[in-house]
Amino acid sequence: MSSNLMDGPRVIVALDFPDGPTALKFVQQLPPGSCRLKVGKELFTSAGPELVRQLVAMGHDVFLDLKFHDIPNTVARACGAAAQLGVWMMNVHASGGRRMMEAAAAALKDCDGERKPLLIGVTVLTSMGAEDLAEIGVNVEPAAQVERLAQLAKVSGLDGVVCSPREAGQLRAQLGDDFVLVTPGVRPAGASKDDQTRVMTPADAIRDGAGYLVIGRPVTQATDPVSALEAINAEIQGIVQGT
Ligand SMILES: O=C(O)c1cc(=O)[nH]c(=O)n1[C@@H]1O[C@H](COP(=O)(O)O)[C@@H](O)[C@H]1O
Repeated sequence: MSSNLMDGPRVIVALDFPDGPTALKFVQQLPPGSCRLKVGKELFTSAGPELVRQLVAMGHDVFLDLKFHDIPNTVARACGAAAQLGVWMMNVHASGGRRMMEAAAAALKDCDGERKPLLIGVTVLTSMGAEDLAEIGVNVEPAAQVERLAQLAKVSGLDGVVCSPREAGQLRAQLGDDFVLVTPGVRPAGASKDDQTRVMTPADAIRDGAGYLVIGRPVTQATDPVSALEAINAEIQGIVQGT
């Protein structure tokens, strides 16, 4: 992985909270530089772009996880609006297709170098297994569908993909070191899987080539979130230094 893409914390904490004040109260207890932050559908719908601007102004790297999936023009304009918020990373569903992803990438190409957000394609959601795919007419194993969508994302000009850590090794080998792999579905040993299906531990995910780990409930719902985050950072530290 090239160093410009991979400097800084590898853990992205998913701020899956019901409202802005609750999210900000949580964020204020985090040690500076210990993680990046993800604002997803629940929090964005309730707190809106102002909270994103606030987090960015506080100096946080924000992953705006709205998983855009629409006609190319609509997605391109949504990505342009997200870039205006100063976010560090944003995502679209790779299953929206090549033309949609190319339009999204084109919408970001005019952002100046330092501030150009990373554009990431969601492959197969980590909550989905083979049976879920079959029900929507995709009759292949999740890993095969992930591979197909990741390759399409790469040729469409995206910076990387969201995938399960279980697919990270295979994608790292196929797509090279400069393609960002963002992996949710990460669970410290012994933690509940919740609604995730394809999971792995933080250390194994990094070892297999994950660039960033998206972690929500194992940190946000922990009795002591700061200790939970520190334990994850300690678990991956030695492996990150070796990569
Ligand atoms: O795009 C994502 O971040 C995402 C993609 C995916 O395939 N699976 C997935 O869980 N996520 C997000 O990652 C976070 C995982 O949260 P926890 O399961 O609580 O760790 C949630 O905010 C999800 O929206």
